Amino acid sequence: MCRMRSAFSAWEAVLPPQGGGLARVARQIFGFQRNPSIWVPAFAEASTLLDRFAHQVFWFHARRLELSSVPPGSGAELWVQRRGPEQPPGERGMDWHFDKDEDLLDREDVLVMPKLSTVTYLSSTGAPLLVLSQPVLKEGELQPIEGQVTAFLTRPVSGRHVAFDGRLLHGCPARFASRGERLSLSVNLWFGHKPLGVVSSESLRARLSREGVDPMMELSTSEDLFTPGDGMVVKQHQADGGIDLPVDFGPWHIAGLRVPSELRGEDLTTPLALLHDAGQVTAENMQLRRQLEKDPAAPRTEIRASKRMDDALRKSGCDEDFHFTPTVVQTVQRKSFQSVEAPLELPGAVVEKLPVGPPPGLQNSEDGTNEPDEPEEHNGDVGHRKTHRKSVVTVEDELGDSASFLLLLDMVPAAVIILSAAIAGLSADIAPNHIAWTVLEIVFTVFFVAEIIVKCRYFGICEYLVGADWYWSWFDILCVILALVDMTLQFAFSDAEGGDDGSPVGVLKMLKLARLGRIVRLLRFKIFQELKLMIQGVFTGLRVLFWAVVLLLLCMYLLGVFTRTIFSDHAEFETVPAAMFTSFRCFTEGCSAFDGTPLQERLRKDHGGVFMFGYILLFLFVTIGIFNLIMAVFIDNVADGSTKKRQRELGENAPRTEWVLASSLRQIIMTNVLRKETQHLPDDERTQVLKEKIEALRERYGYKPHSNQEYQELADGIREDMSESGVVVTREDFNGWLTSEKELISKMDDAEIDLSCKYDLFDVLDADLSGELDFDEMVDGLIKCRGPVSKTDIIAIRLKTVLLVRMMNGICEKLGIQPG
Ligand SMILES: O=C(O)CCC(=O)C(=O)O
Ligand SMILES: [Fe+2]
Repeated sequence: MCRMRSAFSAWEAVLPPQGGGLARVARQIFGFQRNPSIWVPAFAEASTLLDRFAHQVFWFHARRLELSSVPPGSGAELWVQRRGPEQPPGERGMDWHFDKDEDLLDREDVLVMPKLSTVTYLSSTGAPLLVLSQPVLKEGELQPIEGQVTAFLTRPVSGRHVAFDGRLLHGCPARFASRGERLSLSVNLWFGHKPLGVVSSESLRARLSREGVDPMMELSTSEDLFTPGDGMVVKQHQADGGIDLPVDFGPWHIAGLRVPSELRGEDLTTPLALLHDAGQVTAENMQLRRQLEKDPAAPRTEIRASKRMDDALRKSGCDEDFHFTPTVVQTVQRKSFQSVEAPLELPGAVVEKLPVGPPPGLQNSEDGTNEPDEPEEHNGDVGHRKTHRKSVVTVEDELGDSASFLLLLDMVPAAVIILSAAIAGLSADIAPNHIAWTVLEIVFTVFFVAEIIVKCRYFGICEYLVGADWYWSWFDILCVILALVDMTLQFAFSDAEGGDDGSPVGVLKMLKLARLGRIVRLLRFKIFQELKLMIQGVFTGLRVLFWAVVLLLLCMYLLGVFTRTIFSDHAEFETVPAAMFTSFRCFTEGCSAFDGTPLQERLRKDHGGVFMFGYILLFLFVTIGIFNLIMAVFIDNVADGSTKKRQRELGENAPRTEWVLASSLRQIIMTNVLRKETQHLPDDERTQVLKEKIEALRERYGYKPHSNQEYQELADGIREDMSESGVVVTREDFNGWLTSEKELISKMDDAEIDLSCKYDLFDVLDADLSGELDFDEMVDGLIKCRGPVSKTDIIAIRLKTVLLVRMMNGICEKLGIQPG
């Protein structure tokens, strides 16, 4: 009889040294395409690394669950999850979800859940996994909670493998994520069911090679990839104190779950069973161990030889002896989650329905009545949310929170810096020694110290000190240290007298001025982006400025040596340095002798017309020649540098812009299609239905990519979808959008698409002169319209023209016409 040993079990060090190359393959696949689900049939020869791994996981658990037979059509579904430090902290986790056949639920409203979910970690950092033993999703409904609830918790540890009942709610809360890469392989066990939308590892491999990625998936050795030892005892933990962890899943909110506060630290290495009945889990694990010890053909040896296992199982007559029932195969209505009547109750925990109802006035599709209290639409969507593919809602919420916090972290310090600079100015003029200024300075310093602490906590100390913006962080710290030294000295030498000569008060004055240096910090904040660009421009010109100064110095040196030799009887040319400086003065601010009389005049009197002529020539050469040359080269360099930078940025942002434009256009096109589809409905209903559908569209496509590669993949996906649907846009529609679709216009503006002659844009984009734009034509054309005209644009036209002329000549020749 099939029996679930425990709702949750764990094994350590299941992988060969260096993970047998699995991590490399996992990264490669995840980087190429997010989460393809790979299907590995139970009764098939493993042909790739991933197949072997999934196969071995499958048969290990099949035995562990004491299945006497495995129905045909069973297998393992494998996918990769990766979260990286490049993602914002709010996105380094996973939403609460149930594993299921996502595509089947999406397409047919049929909910099928795996028998067993397993995760194998390929890294030791990132968010922990939390698995709640209840509520269980069964037969399409959340089962009311009975008895005790256990929350199993484990940090990712490389080589750790966990397995749990496939019907359990689980998630990886981003707020507890430790920093670094989180890489895991999920293998779900399906019996008598193959999920939709899965691909074979061979076809994935072929696709990867077609795209020019070298898929490192070959099976190079016969080495085992999955070698679980004894199951480990899941440690019991009574989380009475700890951190409160609210669990939000669709309209459900589970309160009262507490996780140990050590979770914030890095030392949580053993999976924990939180809250209650961990005793039972422990006992079951013990029993499992004992059985493994007694059984000479323990899974450790036999599972490794999975081929032999297959044969043995086949011989045991899987058809006659088949008394295994697939886990849950039920047809569910989209809204059936709502049928849990009583609020779920956790012992020591409160489960409450979130006050989310359908929008007021939303019609219940079954009986047509208004039931604003029932969270039906929301409920229905819960099962439809792609969980392990692209989680939308909760991630977005978290993202929203983290985005507004980041904005605050930008705005507030910027405002305080401006205020502190203003106070520095006021305090210099108005009652400079007033105590209020000192108090204000202390407040500012405390604020800046707090800012550093908050940033360290939010981004992590390492990220803050050595991450991408490390130089700004160190500058913040330097400013704070200077302020602290300033304050300490101020108190220590409050009654000292002194001047600007390096005495304590002189130092104090310097430190006071250093406060103004904080203003530089403003450049760090996004709102001062333009100012930063200007200053960056000046810095790009510094290199040429340096060489200009070298040129000037060289000229002055030559002149210095020359004048020192010729005019040696004048005090102003006594030494070479003195002669150099006098020469410099003569070409810049003024050319007076030490007694204040004009030096040129004196020299003219002494040396006559030769000097006068030479001076005029030299003056013109230095002022008009060298000085203007320096100016021109500097300006040219700055302008050139910023144009190049802009072009480079346009190139770097191309995948993002492509995605932004493609999603905007798709949204407009689909909204138009919906509008046409709902034309026949009465006005009231139409508005409501439209609103709902547009909202659903937004949610469906609400996923925001994070890397250029992802932008590109998603943009390609949109292009593919839209091209398949064969939508074309007429001139009238397109020009209409350029007037009414504010969002599209602003996105085009952001993409630096010139809209000064916007009604000519259609003709520009309509490359095949068909009078209609297909989706690819629009996106391709718009991408090319970004930014200023570049040399490549002009060369492209030139080459095309040469080709056209050549073709025309060829035609003329064939027709016997004389070209021209
Ligand atoms: O990586 C993990 O810890 C869990 C992954 C998971 O639950 C999923 O991808 O569905
Ligand atoms: Fe999952």
